[in-house]
Amino acid sequence: MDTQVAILGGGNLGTALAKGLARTEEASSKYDVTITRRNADLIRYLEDDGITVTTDNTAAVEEADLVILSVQPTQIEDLVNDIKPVLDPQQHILISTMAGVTDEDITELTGSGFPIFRVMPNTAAAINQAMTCVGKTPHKEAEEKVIELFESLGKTLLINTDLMEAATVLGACGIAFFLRYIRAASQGGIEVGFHAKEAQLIASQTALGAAALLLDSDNHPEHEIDKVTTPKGCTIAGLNEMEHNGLSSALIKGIKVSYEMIEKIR
Ligand SMILES: NC(=O)C1=CN([C@@H]2O[C@H](COP(=O)(O)OP(=O)(O)OC[C@H]3O[C@@H](n4cnc5c(N)ncnc54)[C@H](OP(=O)(O)O)[C@@H]3O)[C@@H](O)[C@H]2O)C=CC1
Ligand SMILES: O=C(O)[C@@H]1CCC=N1
Repeated sequence: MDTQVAILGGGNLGTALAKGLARTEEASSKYDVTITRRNADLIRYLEDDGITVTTDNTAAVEEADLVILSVQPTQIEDLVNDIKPVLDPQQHILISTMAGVTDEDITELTGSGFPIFRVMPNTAAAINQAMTCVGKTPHKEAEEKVIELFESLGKTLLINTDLMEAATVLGACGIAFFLRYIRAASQGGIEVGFHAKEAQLIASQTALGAAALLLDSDNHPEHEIDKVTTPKGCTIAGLNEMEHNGLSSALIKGIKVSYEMIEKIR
């Protein structure tokens, strides 16, 4: 029988997870996905992909093996109060995507005895290109199931839970950070002669290529950069101008501020 997955909180991330699970044949034949939100009509379109859409959290949880909690951190208390009567530690593996919400925070609401996993995926799950960090727990059998699910949505890395906030910033917020780079590069491309669409295509595919060079080889970025910077050429001139204006520093500082913000989310 298929593994029953309930995604509670069908917002930006919840729908990305559902879409990714429906998208690959392997995952869609293994997982039976139900997704909930109060305004369920906004995500009815997911039914076309074979996903069950409902407002009924308790019905979704009653059927589920894996329960993914994907509401905003301030919404978790109401959600758990709703599903608590049907939560069963013998049946359910709880998986939280919530930034800044600890296992202890969740246990306080659910009561003890549940395998609870903190995971940090990103919105690229929608196209099975997510990076998902999974927090280690002592629940090894359940951990395999959690990793298997997120492997079907992209790459996974098992980490100590004290790195969850760092994973949030680097991996989950990281999607926005890289997209802003692509937008800026596109704008630069327009200034030097391309139409917006052409500039975006060139910037996006180039970003993908740069990332793939590293993922393929495990090389340090600077190793690949050295291959592009022809002596006295235009690449090194551009790179150094970007650095004079604080490119690396801006990224590092942004990541640190983002990290400090997580503590204040709840
Ligand atoms: N967006 C991202 O890239 C990432 C987000 N996260 C984390 O995932 C969580 C979700 O983020 P995101 O998707 O951006 O947030 P959204 O606000 O887009 O999604 C939350 C969804 O939860 C629904 N919801 C709220 N209360 C309930 C309830 N009681 N029952 C059912 N559904 C409910 C809301 O819909 P409605 O009002 O209709 O009920 C809303 O669609 C957050 O905790 C965030 O920290 C983690 C990694 C990446
Ligand atoms: O911005 C946020 O708080 C959430 C967590 C990671 C991505 N989005």
